[in-house]
Amino acid sequence: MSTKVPLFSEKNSLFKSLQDLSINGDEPPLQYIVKESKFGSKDTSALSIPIPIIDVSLLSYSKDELEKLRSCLNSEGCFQAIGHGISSSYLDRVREAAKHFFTLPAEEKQKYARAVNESEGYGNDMIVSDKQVLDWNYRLTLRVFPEDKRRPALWPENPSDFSEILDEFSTKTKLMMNLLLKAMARSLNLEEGSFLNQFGERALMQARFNFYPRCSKPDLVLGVKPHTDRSGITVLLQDKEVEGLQILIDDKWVNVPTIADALVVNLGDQMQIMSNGMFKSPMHRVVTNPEKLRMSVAMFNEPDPEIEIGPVNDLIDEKRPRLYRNVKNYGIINYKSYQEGKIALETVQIDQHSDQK
Ligand SMILES: O=C(O)CCC(=O)C(=O)O
Ligand SMILES: [Fe+2]
Repeated sequence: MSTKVPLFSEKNSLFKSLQDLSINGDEPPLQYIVKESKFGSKDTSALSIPIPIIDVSLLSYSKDELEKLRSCLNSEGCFQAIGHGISSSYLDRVREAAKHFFTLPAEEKQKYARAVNESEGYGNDMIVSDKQVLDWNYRLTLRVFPEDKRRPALWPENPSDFSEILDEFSTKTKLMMNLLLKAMARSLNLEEGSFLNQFGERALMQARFNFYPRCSKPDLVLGVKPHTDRSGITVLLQDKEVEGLQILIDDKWVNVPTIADALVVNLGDQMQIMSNGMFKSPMHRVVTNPEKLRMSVAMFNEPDPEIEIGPVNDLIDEKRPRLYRNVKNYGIINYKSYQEGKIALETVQIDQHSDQK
């Protein structure tokens, strides 16, 4: 069933499309101007300190690489993955398919528009409040796993190989994620399935294609506001040339450089919960660019919402008490908290001073 809802129809039909704005250089509407928040300073400048690089192919036998993985997930919660076995030409095909879709005429893309209260499909931010600051981007969000939850009517028919590429890319990414989840457990001397098994057979995977038009006010407008991912694990294919992703390390925004063949891996909140805080779900954001368009493809993998997840028992002891309660369907908690301006993880955190059972 394809829905035909015009973009920005929710509250304010006066908005022009971001694409038009970025071309004619108009002032961004007030709804896009960022405000100071507890999610990190709004200053859009960033440091250029290196983000760790992990060679995925070494993780099965190199103790050093495994230790590097543990250490960077414990501090940054993010790394650039190389040696993942997905060829550079294949990554370019994924980028090309995304680009092809976004450059279609607006009416064509509208065939896949997301319905007002749904996250799947093509569109901009869901508008839930008048106070909301909007992200400067267009996105196409599609559920890829479990396969029986796909909505084929929202999968673009143009380019004609879009579905095939997305299907294949999802399978490849999922394999890599599963391998990483096992390596993460081993790096903490846990049973290999300690994290992976919590995802379940019916783990959810969403693909999000992000398109960031040019923006005349990069110091005032963000491509994506600061957030942590609700996922367990996120794999991101960055634009080949245009940077924009920044991650918060020690309260400072750090640029995540583009490495053509690398995939950025960052953990989401649910891995911070399952690892009892041993691994971090980093705050990140995307800045806008006055000259160049940017694209990215994010793959989010999260536990089956029917399964209760929680800190792995072996990561709880007197020295390291349980930090989070068990939760089911964290996606909803995360979504609600974000809309209310709260930090979602704080809502499932156990107050260490109270009487906890
Ligand atoms: O476009 C990017 O680099 C990151 C996007 C992102 O953080 C997200 O979609 O959750
Ligand atoms: Fe994100």
